[in-house]
This record gives sequence, C-alpha cells and structure tokens, in this order.
Amino acid sequence: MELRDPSLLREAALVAGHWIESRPKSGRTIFNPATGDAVGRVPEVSDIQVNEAIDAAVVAQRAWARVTAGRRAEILRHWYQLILENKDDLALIMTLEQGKPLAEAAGEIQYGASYVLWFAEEARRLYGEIIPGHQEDKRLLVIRQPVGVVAAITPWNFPCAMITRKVAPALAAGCAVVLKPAEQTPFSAIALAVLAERAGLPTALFSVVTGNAVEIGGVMTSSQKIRKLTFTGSTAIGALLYGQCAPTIKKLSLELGGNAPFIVFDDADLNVAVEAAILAKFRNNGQTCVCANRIYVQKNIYDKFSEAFSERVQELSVGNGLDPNVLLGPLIDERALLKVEGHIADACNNGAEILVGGKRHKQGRLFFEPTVLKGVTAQMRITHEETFGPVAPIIRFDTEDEAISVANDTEFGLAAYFCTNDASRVFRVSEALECGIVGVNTGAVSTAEAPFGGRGMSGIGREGSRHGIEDYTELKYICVGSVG
Ligand SMILES: NC(=O)c1ccc[n+]([C@@H]2O[C@H](COP(=O)([O-])OP(=O)(O)OC[C@H]3O[C@@H](n4cnc5c(N)ncnc54)[C@H](O)[C@@H]3O)[C@@H](O)[C@H]2O)c1
Ligand SMILES: O=C[C@H](O)CS(=O)(=O)O
Repeated sequence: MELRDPSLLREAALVAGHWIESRPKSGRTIFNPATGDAVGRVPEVSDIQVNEAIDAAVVAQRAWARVTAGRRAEILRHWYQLILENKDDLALIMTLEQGKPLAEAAGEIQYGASYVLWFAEEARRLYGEIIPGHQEDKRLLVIRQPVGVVAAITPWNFPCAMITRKVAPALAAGCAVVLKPAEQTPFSAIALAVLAERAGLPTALFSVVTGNAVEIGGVMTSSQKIRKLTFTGSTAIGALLYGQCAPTIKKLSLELGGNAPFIVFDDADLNVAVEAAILAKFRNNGQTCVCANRIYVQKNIYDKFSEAFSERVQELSVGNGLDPNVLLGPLIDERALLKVEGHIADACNNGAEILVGGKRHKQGRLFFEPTVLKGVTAQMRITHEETFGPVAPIIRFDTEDEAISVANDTEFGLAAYFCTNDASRVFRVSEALECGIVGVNTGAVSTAEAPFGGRGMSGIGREGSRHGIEDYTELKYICVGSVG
C-alpha cells in the first residue's frame, strides 16, 4: 500500500516553526510492530531545541490569544477538514507504526478529528460572568484567559486521538503547544502537524519534538514558561511527571492507567453482554486504558456466558493490520508481550484454566492469541494489574454487593462497565462504582461530547466535553469600583 500524499510521512521534528530533518546516521528508527521493518527515522532534538520551541511558543501564543475566538475556530475547522480529507493516509501511517488494523486506525482518525471539530465549536463558548456586586459602586466581572504555553506528552496506543484531545482544546483556548509524542509512534503526530500548518495555524504555535523522553520531559517540566503539562500514559510516569512539575507550580492533566471491571448480572441480555465485553476487552488488541481488565459474571450464568464469550473470541482474526480481514494486530513491543504471558502464567499457576488461546500467535514475534481464562480469583496478578493485552479473565460472583465491592477493590478509577436490564440497578450500581466513566450495556463509551478521565491512580482532570477546554484557561476576577 502506498500513501496518496507521501509528504505526510515526514522524517522530521517541528521546532519553533522549522522542520528539523532526521540525518542518516543519527536519530531514532521506528519499526513496524507487525513485521519488524523500519518505517522511518526521526531526529533526537536537543535540550536547546526544546527550549527554542518553548521560547517561540511564548511569542506565538501572545499573538494567538489576541486572535478572535471565531478566527481560532475557523483554523481548527480547516484542520479538521484536512484530517478527514487525508484519513486514509493518516490511517496507513498509524497502522505501519502502531500495528492496529487499518479499519480501526481509520476509526481512530475519525474519532481524533471529532475532538478538533468539537473544540473548534467550544472556542466560541468560553464565556465569562458578571456577578451582582457586593457594594453599590462595585461591578464584578469574571473572564477566562488562556493558560499560555502547554506541554503535551502522549502515548502510543492512540497516536492521533490522544494528541487532538489535548492540542485542539489548547489551541481553541488561545494556548500554544509543545508536544512530545510516544517514541513508538511519532509519524502520526508529525502528520497532524503538517496538516495543522496547511490549515493556517500560525508558525511556532504547535511544535512536535521527538527524541529522548526523559530529557525532553525534564526540559518541559522544569521550564517556568510551560504553564500546563497534559500527560496521557502510565500511572508510574504520570506520578513522576507530577513531581517534576511541582517546583514550577504548573496546571496538570493526567490521563493514566486503568483496571476496568466488567460486570454481567444474571438479568442481562446475554448477547448484549457478550458483544459489549468483546468490544470493551479486545478493542485495540486490549491496549486501551478503558479496556475491561476483569470480567465478573454472576454465578448462575457464569458457564453460559463463558461458553458464548469464548466462541466469539475464537472468531477474532489475528494478523498484520494491513489485511482487511484482521481484527487484532500485534502488541506494541516485547515488554507488552512478556506482561501478557506473565499474567497468564501467574493465573494458571494459581488455579485458573485457559478456555481459549494462551500462547504466542504464529503470525509473528509480537502477535498473541486472544485468550480467555476461567476460574480467576482475586489472588491473581491479572485482577490487580493492568494487562494491556488480549487476555479476558472471567471471575464468578454471587451478589450485587459482592460485585460492587470487588469492582471497587483497585487503586485505579478510570472506567467500569456492567450489563443489566434492571432500571433501578442501572442507577444503583452506576452511582456505587468508584470511577470516572461507566458503560451500561455497552463497551463503547468514548466520544468527544463526554468528559473522559478518572480518579485515584487513573489521574486528574477531564478531556473532551465542555469541561475539556476549561483546564486550558485561567479565571480572572475583575472588580470595578467607584461606579456612580
Ligand atoms: N487515561 C488515558 O486516557 C490513557 C490513554 C492511553 C494510555 N493510557 C495509559 O498509558 C499506558 C500505556 O502507554 P505508554 O506505554 O505509552 O505509557 P508510558 O507512560 O510509558 O509513556 C507515555 C508517554 O510518556 C513518555 N515518557 C515515558 N517516560 C517518560 C519520562 N521519564 N519523562 C517524560 N516522558 C516520558 C513516553 O515517551 C510517552 O510519550 C497504560 O498504562 C495506559 O493505561 C492512559
Ligand atoms: O487508551 C485510552 C484512550 O483514552 C482510548 S479512548 O479514549 O477510549 O479511545
């Protein structure tokens, strides 16, 4: 397969409005996880270049904040249109560097673009307030202003949507962004920057810096000029960055790890429950922060659900994402594969039974069979650690109270799911689950209109929805006196 527009796969970083091309014997090579083939190279930008990007962003942001919200919205809408016009190329780039099937990659491009459209619209709704004064001669006003220069650090599993979910609200609010994409998937970020330039985004307002994560993160977190850090990734790195930002008192958004329970009550529609669980578990080959990590099934439908679910899992085709018949691509790297194998081995050593899969897939080094485990208990690693792979542990429960108790028995609090046909239970259980997102009778919850985020070790802040732009603004209270 070829790119219709080869200029979208650019082997360069964008620093302060200038493209820094990668050089033959330096920089970092990105490999296709399905084949091991080199996709391309990107430069390792220096600390000096990261600071150049930040300094240029400070200047560009001041001018951008003076642009009307309507003009900012126009440019964002143009960016949205260009992303959709180039969807097939962007999807191909994503499949080559991340491995997800082409159709799923195209779906992510559509999803990622929806955040750009949403915040193009929200740009014009950053309203202020006029508050009734506390004295006759006083007039109280509240306005929202952009925080300034934002640093964004994003993960490999959604190489487009996790970027637009940050960059779009930041630009809509009048901020500038310096982005460090995941080292595994820089080309999706670079292609978005190419299209942002074509959409008319002012120079230096959006930089994409590639290279050593620790070094780049160190420059970003220590710079007083960076007034907000928005991070999506693992809880461990999120906590590290949280601490690194403390000395400069930055605003923070942290979208971190998850350990989502998926509960099937005995009054649920079995087909609805199976399909919802398949989607919640195996989307992106189980590599999403909101994937069902534990599946709890009420005791008197446990065997029937396990059988029906296992039959569906056996239908999930595994292979190179360029094959239109493939539903599950490779895992991102060897570390991910070893974690999957470790969870399965631990569970089986403690009494769990493999109903489906359980082994590396013949398709290649990073491919793994979609796996179903039965007889899983709370003593196993897989119920407490985020697997981030195609393994579905099925756990039996007896009562609703027990289901809620075990579902909440985690330090994470991002997403949870449950299936029931009992209307009262919908509200009772939704309110009892300790997390930021609840899916009822569905495994698909993510959309630009809704606030995405969690609590506890899953992070702070919300992305998307009308709330997602607020964290890129500062409230200012203006008190006008002597009004007579
Ligand atoms: N809550 C969400 O919305 C969400 C979305 C996607 C992924 N995630 C989580 O991310 C994890 C998987 O993604 P990952 O493996 O890319 O996570 P990761 O934390 O290893 O990496 C995320 C980003 O942080 C960078 N990074 C790593 N160490 C750094 C450091 N010391 N300083 C600065 N930057 C550093 C990486 O280069 C990457 O860009 C999972 O835990 C998943 O749950 C959460
Ligand atoms: O990995 C977690 C992302 O947030 C995925 S999505 O927002 O659910 O698409």
